[in-house]
Amino acid sequence: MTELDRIVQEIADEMAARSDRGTVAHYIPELAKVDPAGFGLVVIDADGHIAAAGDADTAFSIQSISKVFTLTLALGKIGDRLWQRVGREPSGSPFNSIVQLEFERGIPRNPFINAGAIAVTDVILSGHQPREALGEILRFMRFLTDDPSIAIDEAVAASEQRTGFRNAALANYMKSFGVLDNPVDYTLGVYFHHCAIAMSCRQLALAGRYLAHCGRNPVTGHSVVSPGRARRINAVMLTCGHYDGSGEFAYRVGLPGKSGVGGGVLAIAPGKASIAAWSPGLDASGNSHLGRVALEALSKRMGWSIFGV
Ligand SMILES: NC(=O)CC[C@H](N)C(=O)O
Repeated sequence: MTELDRIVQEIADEMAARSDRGTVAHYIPELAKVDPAGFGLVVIDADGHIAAAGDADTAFSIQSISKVFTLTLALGKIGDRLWQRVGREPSGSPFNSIVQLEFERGIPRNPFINAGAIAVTDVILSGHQPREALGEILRFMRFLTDDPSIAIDEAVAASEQRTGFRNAALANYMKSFGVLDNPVDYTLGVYFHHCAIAMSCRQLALAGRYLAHCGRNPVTGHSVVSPGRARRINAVMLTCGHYDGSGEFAYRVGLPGKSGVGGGVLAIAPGKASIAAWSPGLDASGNSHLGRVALEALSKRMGWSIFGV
């Protein structure tokens, strides 16, 4: 057992004993059914060693964590032209906020708030049918993890498709400014489905390795993106990955991170590790409460904050 294995297990044991678990997302009916008692933590270091504890292999809805991977794909497709459609500044607003869109002429602040992620999805969709775009996203997740079993939870996708009125409002509003090229229903359909991809902490940590290692999978040596692109995606994760809780996450954890309302968090310790934590209970900003607490403990004990020890 390595020092890292011991620390990861210790943190999982500490989290299991806590009663402050936050509240599971209720606005997507299917997510409201998830048991708040789950907790998982997986860390994969530069040598490919996997330290896992708790419910490391339980699949959960990755939700907005998918936005890291759709951002990567959209940048691969149209490069820096993407930044004409979506900004890269923190919003200081909730993930589903609509107010900034009117002031900023339909251009979302960043690719991680819902409006921005819908605009990014629209880029991936262009030139394809919705099911082809989804196929491309799923293939990318399977390639990153070397795991062909990764799939979409259709019940979660359908649940959001039935109730996602606010996302429909955001998409229609952007469409009115000419920011979306495709029919709103198509773009939203692809968005809801990529948010509904189900993955475990182990699979997510595997998928995040390229961001921790200059754009490459350190085990196979396969290049996913250039080192500069990996660095810039990490920068956007640090400043925008937790919405209006991004400052707090940077202050406490000090790592680029992306949360999802399924309770997952992907965090990157550049050059050191890809990390996934999961606990379904959320805080007021819609970020996993114990996920953040666990990552704060991990980053502190390992001395991994990018801001110093
Ligand atoms: N923060 C999130 O994970 C939000 C994603 C969710 N699919 C939504 O659009 O509301």
